[in-house]
Amino acid sequence: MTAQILDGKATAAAIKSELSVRVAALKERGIVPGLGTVLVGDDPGSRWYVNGKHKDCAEVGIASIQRELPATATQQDVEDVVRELNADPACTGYIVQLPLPKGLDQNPVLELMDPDKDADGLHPTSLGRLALGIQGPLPCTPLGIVELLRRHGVEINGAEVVVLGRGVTVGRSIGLLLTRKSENATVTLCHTGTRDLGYHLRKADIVIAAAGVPHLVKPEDVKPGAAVLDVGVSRSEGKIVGDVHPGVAEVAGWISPNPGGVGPMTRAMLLNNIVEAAERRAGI
Ligand SMILES: Nc1nc(=O)c2c([nH]1)NC[C@@H]1CN(c3ccc(C(=O)N[C@@H](CCC(=O)O)C(=O)O)cc3)C=[N+]21
Repeated sequence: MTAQILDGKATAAAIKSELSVRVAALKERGIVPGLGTVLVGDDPGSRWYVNGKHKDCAEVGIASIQRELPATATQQDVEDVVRELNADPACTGYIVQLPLPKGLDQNPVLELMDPDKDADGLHPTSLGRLALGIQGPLPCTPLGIVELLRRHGVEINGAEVVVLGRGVTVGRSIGLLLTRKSENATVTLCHTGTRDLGYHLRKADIVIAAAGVPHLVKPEDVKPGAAVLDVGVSRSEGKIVGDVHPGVAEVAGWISPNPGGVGPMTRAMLLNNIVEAAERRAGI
């Protein structure tokens, strides 16, 4: 038996078509949601991601506001663009593409953002709201993972979830989402200091691998029938290598392909955050 596929590409397409209906309803009321992106420097990977986000926007009818700065930009230059987007009424929400080039300090930039315009859900205020149970934008990758599981009928309520990696975008924040009453999972956060990873993995109903260590999750450590989500992005000879060993597909009940799994869901949730922010502001 080989695992069923958690098809992020198809699920993201379904979500985008639902979002276009909501965008059309906003437009009926004279509101055009707009996503801003701030790209600093000329990293080809970052440029590729940002272009993808604007393509997604065009698909669902969200307006694009693109700001680009050279790698030589100063802290002041970047902060000026952030102030400009905070003040721009056409910009419903925006992201500052990370990482910023060397020499720039990302935390002061992120703190300067208007939290109500935080499309990533990673602003200190957004993470604080999530911890306190106050409505607001949610981190895109964790939200994408929850949505991917839900839409494939994987039970989250009462599940033992093991998360690998303590990065802010996934590992650190996903437990806050999954332990809410509405999700009701039990979450263990493992990291490089975890003494016996196999011990934790073997009891997990759901594994979320976001450590960035190629093939960290081995078939012998996965409980038969478990759902395994591969968030890892390492590259070897131009190809993506995930955190999950390919042999896991023979043991797991569900597996997210990589690419084609969590990545497209992350992008769909960014659009979702923009639409929700526009609706919140319109009192819908
Ligand atoms: N402020 C900020 N917000 C982000 O959300 C953010 C960021 N900075 N910096 C970089 C990371 C990375 N990230 C990805 C999103 C989608 C895919 C994605 O859709 N990947 C495709 C294909 C990837 C490929 O083939 O290279 C897939 O998984 O199928 C990947 C990676 C968002 N990030």
